[in-house]
Amino acid sequence: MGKSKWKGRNQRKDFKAKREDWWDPKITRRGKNEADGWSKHTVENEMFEEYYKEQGIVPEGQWDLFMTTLRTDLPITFRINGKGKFAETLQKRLEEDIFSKVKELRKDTCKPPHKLEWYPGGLAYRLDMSRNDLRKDPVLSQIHEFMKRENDVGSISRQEAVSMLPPLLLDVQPHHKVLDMCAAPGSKTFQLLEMLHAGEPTAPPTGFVIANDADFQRCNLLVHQIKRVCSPALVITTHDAAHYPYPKPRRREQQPLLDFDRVLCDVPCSGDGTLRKAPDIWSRWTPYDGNGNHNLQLRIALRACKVLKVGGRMVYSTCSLNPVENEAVVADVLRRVGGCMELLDVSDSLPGLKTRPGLKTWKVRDKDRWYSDWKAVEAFENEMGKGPSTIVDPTMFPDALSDAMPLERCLRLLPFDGDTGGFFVAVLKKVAPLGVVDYPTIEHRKSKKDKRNAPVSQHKAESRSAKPNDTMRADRGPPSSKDTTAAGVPSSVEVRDGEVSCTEAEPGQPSSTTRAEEPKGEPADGTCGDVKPPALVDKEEREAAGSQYGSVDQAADGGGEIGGKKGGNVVMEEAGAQPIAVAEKEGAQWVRSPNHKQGKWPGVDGIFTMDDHWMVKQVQQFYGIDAVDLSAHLITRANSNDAPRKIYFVSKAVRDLLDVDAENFLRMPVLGLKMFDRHYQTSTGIPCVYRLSQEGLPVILPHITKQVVHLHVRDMLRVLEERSVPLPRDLPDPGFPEGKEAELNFGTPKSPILDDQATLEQLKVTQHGGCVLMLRDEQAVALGLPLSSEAKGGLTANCPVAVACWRDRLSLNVMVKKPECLVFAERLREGMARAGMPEASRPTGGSSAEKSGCGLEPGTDGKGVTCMDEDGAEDVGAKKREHEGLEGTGDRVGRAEREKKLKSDHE
Ligand SMILES: C[S@@+](CC[C@H](N)C(=O)[O-])C[C@H]1O[C@@H](n2cnc3c(N)ncnc32)[C@H](O)[C@@H]1O
Repeated sequence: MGKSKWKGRNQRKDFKAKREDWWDPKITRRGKNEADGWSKHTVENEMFEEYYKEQGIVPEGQWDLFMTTLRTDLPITFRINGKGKFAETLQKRLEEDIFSKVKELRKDTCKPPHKLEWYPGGLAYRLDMSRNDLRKDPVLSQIHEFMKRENDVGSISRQEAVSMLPPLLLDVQPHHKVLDMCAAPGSKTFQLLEMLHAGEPTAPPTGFVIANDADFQRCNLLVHQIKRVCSPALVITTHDAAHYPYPKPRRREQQPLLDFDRVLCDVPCSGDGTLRKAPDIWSRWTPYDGNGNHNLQLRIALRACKVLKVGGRMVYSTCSLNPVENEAVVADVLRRVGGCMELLDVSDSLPGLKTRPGLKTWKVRDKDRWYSDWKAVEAFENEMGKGPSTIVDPTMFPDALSDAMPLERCLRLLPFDGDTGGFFVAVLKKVAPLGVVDYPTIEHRKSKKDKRNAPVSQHKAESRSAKPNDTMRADRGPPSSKDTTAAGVPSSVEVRDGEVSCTEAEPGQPSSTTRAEEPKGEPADGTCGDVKPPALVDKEEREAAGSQYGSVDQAADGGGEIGGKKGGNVVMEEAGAQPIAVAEKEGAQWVRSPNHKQGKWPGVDGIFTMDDHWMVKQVQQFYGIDAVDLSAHLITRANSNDAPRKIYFVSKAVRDLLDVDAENFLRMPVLGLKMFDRHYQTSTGIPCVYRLSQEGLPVILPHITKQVVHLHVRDMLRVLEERSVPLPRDLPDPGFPEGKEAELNFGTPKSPILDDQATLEQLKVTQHGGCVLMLRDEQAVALGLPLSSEAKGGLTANCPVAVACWRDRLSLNVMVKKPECLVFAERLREGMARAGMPEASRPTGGSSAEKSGCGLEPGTDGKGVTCMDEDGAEDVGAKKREHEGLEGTGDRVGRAEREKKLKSDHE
């Protein structure tokens, strides 16, 4: 509350100060909702201009161009995900069907879309038009529609051009263990995963990606973003990156248990490189924003060096123009690690990309003065008897050592060079293990220590120690990102006799340099936009967020320690009456992942592997999955006697990671893909209570040999629209429990929708339970859509059109959310239009409706025709639609027309 009060005051102050400029188009810019005219942002900030002129980030003579560019909208950029045939087809479609129209019809009013020449494979595009243009213009709106739809299914990613750079420069290979230290909202994680899955479709990646973010709430964004990739090789962790767990081997000479081939540090920063897309930053920007972020950035970067393998690569990036957040951090990392890290020259690795070299000199700004080096700070303190009024640390300055470093190898991206945002990126390689390294600039810190001993600083320190947080710090357990020494030394660095050792702070332990007798420095957390510093995410918030991940299982399935044992492989006998068929099985056993105890991380469920579980064998048999041993891949988050509601699939590499992390160092709210859902089902005796989850289909589809029904495209369209379609009454239902039929009330017979003979033949051998409906291969070819054999097992967009279903006695029920169904339907329609296939005509083969006298049973009690949503809950809307019969669905006119056409086709 307090925060918003101050925010409000500042805004009012800003408004008064700039009132006369408010409508001046030269210095104001419209915000997102242009229509209402209220959202104008000031695009002036004298301090900004003064600061960056002094820092010399822009070459002489280009200042005006720099400022003008910053005041214009950022062009729209996106990239086509993945590669191979599907990406090629999509690109062809985009260029031939959509872009060519824009070039032809709007050549006078807007620049034609073009490729980002530096992006590999020419798969990224830039559109020099605003979002409003895209939405309002009827021709351009086609691009908008295309982008929206394809972005949702994961075939394209809307991403700022400069933000595509760090993953590209990280050079991820399918066998790499990758850590994205500050990952939310996840645009770069998506790219990393895509690179991980870029190998052969038949060879799934042997590496994995860990996406970490300290902010639990923001992990939600991460989940949403990367859902589009469908990767069993992804793990989400939530740790302060500056203290990322680094489990040590038992003996010194052993290899580290967990180190990474690639680490991305896209650290929190002041974000002034994003002024073009976030103009609200203009009014709140101050020259010392960067100073507050520097320390955290440094600690995260040093931790990245620590967890990196020798020979591994690390990318440090920010969307800030400020050298204190950029070159100063890289320089201090290099100082501290001696020769263990090498700054790589990657300026030629993306031909066509215009970059500027990193700065060699810069200054540090306090509230009211500039300092060119640390000595100037000390001189000021001696003269005035008080220190700088904002955070100024010795690590922020260039010095003789940094002069000798090849800092020009860092890449700066200025907005006017490539019509992008501002960005900074540095690529480092670990060439030797970090140990005790020389730190010749120790003098700086000595001076800082002297300063702390000075009377004024003492006073400052005392006043700080009076704050409740600091008095608690000595006995506070887990370190927060605010743990730092007053000298600004990263807490992971220990200084002894002029030498610095980079030692890792274990999770849950205060860092080695956080000593109780030392006064603590100012908090140096950085935030990006509205990002809350992790230390501010309080316990309740964390717990609330935690409940979103995995705790659903817990709620549904009950909790408690399995067998009351801790550690080791705990085997539990199934006990008690079960509401579903599970209870009928004997000798059910749970094998629990050793040491993954529930409760180590509050708010995050434990992880339980399902080795040799009878349930795994059941699903394996039911779906004919022979080529993969599911027991080596399946996990659940539920610790209960009951069958878990959700079963997740993890790659072999992630499974190995779980074994490495036997001590539960990592806090993993999310991992793997949801593969099976327990179906809501009241009748006992059906062969398998688990249905396939849509999310897991792209991965498991190539391995399923049973329960797959191939549909004609028009039936597929109908199924996607209706989501629950009736089957002929006389169609055999192989898995339906004997003697249960008498309980069903078949109701008044109605025309079935699904009556294609070839489909019905397949359904005769499809058992009651989970199944997959797929587009027939020959039609996928005709429509230019991916085939099942071409599925990459990664990107949803590359997956054939397939939906997870539940086969009931008299109906097929789609278990996918309606919006997702509509996106699939739209893709089919587009393909049909391209292939010149009329939508309303029916497949040949004849309807069996007339032959068999099939029926629909409105008003059943859910046993014959159960209409359920994708969570297995009853879908009342769908049931109602069924009562209304064929005409009772959304698109009444379209439906009626189709039925008419269908009749005439049959005739
Ligand atoms: C610049 S954003 C990252 C953007 C992201 N890499 C992407 O491409 O979408 C910085 C992120 O760092 C997170 N963060 C802030 N402090 C952190 C810390 N100490 N450890 C880990 N993450 C942190 C913030 O929650 C924020 O999501």
